[in-house]
Amino acid sequence: MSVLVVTGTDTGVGKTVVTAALAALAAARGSSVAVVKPGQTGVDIGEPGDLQEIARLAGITDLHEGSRFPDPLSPAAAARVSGKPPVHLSASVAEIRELAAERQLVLVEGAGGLLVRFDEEGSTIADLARWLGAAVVVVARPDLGTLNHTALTFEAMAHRGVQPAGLVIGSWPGEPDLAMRCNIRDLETITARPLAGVMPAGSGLLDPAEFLLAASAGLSPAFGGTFDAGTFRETHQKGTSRD
Ligand SMILES: Nc1ncnc2c1ncn2[C@@H]1O[C@H](COP(=O)(O)OP(=O)(O)OP(=O)(O)O)[C@@H](O)[C@H]1O
Ligand SMILES: C[C@H](N)[C@H](N)CCCCCC(=O)O
Ligand SMILES: [Mg+2]
Repeated sequence: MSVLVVTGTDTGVGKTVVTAALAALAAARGSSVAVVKPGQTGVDIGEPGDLQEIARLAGITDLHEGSRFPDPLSPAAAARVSGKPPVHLSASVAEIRELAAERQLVLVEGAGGLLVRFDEEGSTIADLARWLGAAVVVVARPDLGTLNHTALTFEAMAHRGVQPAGLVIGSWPGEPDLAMRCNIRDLETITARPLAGVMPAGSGLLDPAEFLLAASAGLSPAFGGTFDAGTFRETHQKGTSRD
């Protein structure tokens, strides 16, 4: 009976991989899990979208896609271009409430970042989270530029009364550069909390058994994993400060 919304600091940051990891861990501990994607853009009818990626990685079959538009645009712009009705996030809220009444966890993946518009009135995934009273997992890039994007996202959430559930780095490379290693500490300062997870680069290409191990190692105990922010920070600290 809980709903978690997954947003990102941008599109292409690894929201789908993190949503799959959250779903895989919940399912592995025996919870009933549904995943909702209210607006899927950039994918044609018959092509695999984010939910099919989640099915492939996490083995989840309780999947609910709202509207789909082929152009790789925000849901509002994609609907406008297609001439079809936009996503009605208020209808998604009703559907998510119904799903949540019968499941232990409902995950909702947005489209792009927090303030991407779903319709001409300007409804966003932040509105959906607020209407549902759901906490939001924010997925961020590890590299230079992420500090500003992450600060803006958290500030916008605070401004709207949306509760953060944690910050997860969507794709951490094998050889992080200096900016990435410095960003660990600074992301934690900006968000005023330890990192809630770090998914390794390439985890989206794993088979389901390997992906479950990566999800467990990559997400914190709050999400059923074993990720320890302190150990991760220590591991990458060397050379990031003179003290
Ligand atoms: N940890 C990862 N391992 C492997 N590939 C990744 C990882 N994170 C992201 N990617 C790849 O980066 C691309 C963008 O990731 P993803 O589709 O998860 O982004 P997104 O934040 O869900 O974007 P959207 O706004 O389109 O939903 C994808 O091609 C995905 O396969
Ligand atoms: C097409 C892409 N993969 C996403 N589905 C939609 C991203 C919308 C981003 C809009 C924006 O922030 O400019
Ligand atoms: Mg996605």
